[in-house]
This record gives sequence, structure tokens and C-alpha cells, in this order.
Amino acid sequence: MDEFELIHRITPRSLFHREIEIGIGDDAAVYESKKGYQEIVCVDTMVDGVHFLSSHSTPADIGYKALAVNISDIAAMGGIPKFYLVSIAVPSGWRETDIEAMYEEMNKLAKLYQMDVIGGDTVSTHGQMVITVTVIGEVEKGKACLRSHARPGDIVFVTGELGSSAAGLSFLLGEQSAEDDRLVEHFIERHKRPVPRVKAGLICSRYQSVALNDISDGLASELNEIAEASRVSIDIYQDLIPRSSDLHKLRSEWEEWVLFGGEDFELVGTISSDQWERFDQECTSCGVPVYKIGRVSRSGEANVFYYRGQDRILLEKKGYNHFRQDR
Ligand SMILES: Nc1ncnc2c1ncn2[C@@H]1O[C@H](COP(=O)(O)OP(=O)(O)OP(=O)(O)O)[C@@H](O)[C@H]1O
Ligand SMILES: Cc1ncc(C[n+]2csc(CCOP(=O)(O)O)c2C)c(N)n1
Ligand SMILES: [Mg+2]
Ligand SMILES: [Mg+2]
Ligand SMILES: [Mg+2]
Repeated sequence: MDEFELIHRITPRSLFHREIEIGIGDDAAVYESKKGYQEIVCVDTMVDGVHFLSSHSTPADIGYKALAVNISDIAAMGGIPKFYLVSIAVPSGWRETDIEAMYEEMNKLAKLYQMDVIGGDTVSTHGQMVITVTVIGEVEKGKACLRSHARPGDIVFVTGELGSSAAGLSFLLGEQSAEDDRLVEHFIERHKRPVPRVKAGLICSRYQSVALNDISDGLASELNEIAEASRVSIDIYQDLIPRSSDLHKLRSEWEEWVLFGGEDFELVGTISSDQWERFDQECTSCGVPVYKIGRVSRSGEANVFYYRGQDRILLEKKGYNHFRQDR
């Protein structure tokens, strides 16, 4: 594999965004930013053995997810993704065709959002595959959906079903088995191919003071982040949280997946109750599934309470934590 030849191959022949003065091909990318908008930048890394298993995921799967999770962070700000940069550390066992397959899949996903790759980095490693993607997006000035926007009385909502990604992972890790192949496929697909909620995020940005977070570490963790940033307490209700109707058939502790599993890459947020109905209707008419799961109760302490029937349980900020595996 030749580094420079590889870069040449992954360089796009055409671009969606004309404001790019230079993308791949110089020391850094240069582009014009748009008046009246703010830039949004995020980066997330994925490591073989930690975020994926190269024995169970194809290079295409890995590329897809590395880009999708970053697009999800832009969506969680209410932004539109525009550009991305990809840094890869490639182990000796990887072939050039693997890298190409990875880029091809990222390209396909990027095309859906008219995003351009504008740079990156390529190195070899004696360790595991590492892929780091940076995504740059934009949001109308002052419209970003910050975690600090939750206010007492707001409605708490999520988009789409929770817990399915964690269920899929448990199949991949061999912790779980099921007779029905279609069921297994569904959950594994949810784990390997999360669909970032860009449209939902954009709708949120058009309403006043929506708080948003994307679900990477788990609902409990993300809600605690909103509670902390807004200094409010939040109540959510078990029977309102959307999940696959098959989830409970897989494991009696399915609730663990829903609350702490993570990697659903759905959005969780808060919106004032007077805007809720209009928001709910707009989401529905745009094909975005949105569910009310609770309320912001009061300001002061940052607690998240989970109501299961008559029980009220304090939801701790536990979930996926790279340095503390307490699950
Ligand atoms: N090594 C680092 N150096 C500087 N800032 C960091 C570093 N790691 C994280 N951050 C910043 O800390 C904040 C929280 O990061 P985190 O990775 O938890 O984001 P997230 O989107 O909530 O989670 P996830 O990584 O699970 O998607 C972000 O503002 C991020 O940019
Ligand atoms: C092989 C394997 N083992 C465990 C997991 C679960 N996992 C890894 S990172 C993460 C949180 C988000 O990551 P980050 O906080 O780094 O963005 C989760 C839930 C996985 N995907 N693959
Ligand atoms: Mg992160
Ligand atoms: Mg995030
Ligand atoms: Mg993230």
C-alpha cells in the first residue's frame, strides 16, 4: 500500500460545496463560512476492539459508523453537516481494497447529506485499526440546540426506538442468541448502521430553546448531561419510552439496554410545553418518529428520575464509560 497513491484515490473528483477553496491536496483545507450562520465542529474516534470488532464488521460497516456517529453529533446541535475529515491508523493486515471499501461507504453516506471530504490523515500502526472522523456543520446564528436549554415544565422527548443497538451488540458478542434470523438481523443492523437524525435536529433548531443530546452512551447518561448543563431535574416514565416490541423477548433485563446500552444515536431533548403540539405534528408530517417520555420538573439539583409503575428510581449517570466499566 502506498500512502500517496491511496490519498490520490480517495480524493473526490467533484464537490458539493463551492465555497471550498482547497480541500484535499494542501497543508490544510480552506473554505468560506456563510454569513448569519455558526460553524459546528465535532470529532469522535473508533478503535477496533473497543467500538467495533473487525472480525464481525466489514471495512464498509466501520467507515459507515465512524461517519454516522459524527453526523449524529452535528444533528444533536440542530445543525446541518457539510464537511468531514478522516484520520486512519492502518494495521499491516489491512489491504488497500479494505480502505477503499471504507471510503466508498463513507462517500455513499456523505452523499445523502451532500457532504464533502476535505482532508484527513493516513498513518500505519503496529496496533489495532483506529479511525477518527471530524465533521463540520453549520447552524443559523443563535439556533444551536444546547444541553443547557432545558427549563422546568418542558417536555422530554426522544426520536425512534431505544435499546436496539445494545441488543445487536450482544448478538455480535455472542452473549445472546435467537431462533429468528430476521430479528437478529434487525438488531445488528441497528448497531452497525445507525441513521443520524439530521432532519429531526434541523426541525428542533427552528423552535425556541430546545435542548438536545444524541444517545451514544445511553439514555440515562445523556439525560444526566442535559440535567447538569441546565441545572434541572427530569422525570421520565418507563411505559412511554419507545422500544422494539421484540426487545423484551430477548432478555428479561431489556431495560438495561434501553437506559444504559447506548449507541442508538437517536436524539433526546426538551421543548417547552406550548410548542410541543406543533413540534410533534411537524415531526410526524416529516416522517420523524418523536415520543414524549417525560417532563423537566424543577431547577436546582440535577437529578433524573425514572418512574416504573409506582416506583421512582434515581437514574444515575451510568452507561458506557471508557475508563470505568461498572456494568
Ligand atoms: N481529549 C479531549 N480533548 C479535548 N476535549 C475533549 C476531549 N475529549 C472530549 N472532549 C470534549 O468533551 C465534551 C464531551 O465529549 P464526549 O466525547 O463525551 O461527547 P459526546 O458527544 O457527548 O459523547 P460521545 O463521544 O459518546 O459521542 C465535548 O465538548 C468534547 O469536544
Ligand atoms: C466491541 C464493542 N464493545 C463494546 C461496544 C459498546 N460501546 C463502545 S463505545 C460506546 C459508547 C460510545 O462511544 P464513545 O463514548 O467513544 O463515543 C459503547 C456503547 C461496542 N460498540 N463494540
Ligand atoms: Mg465524543
Ligand atoms: Mg454526542
Ligand atoms: Mg459522539
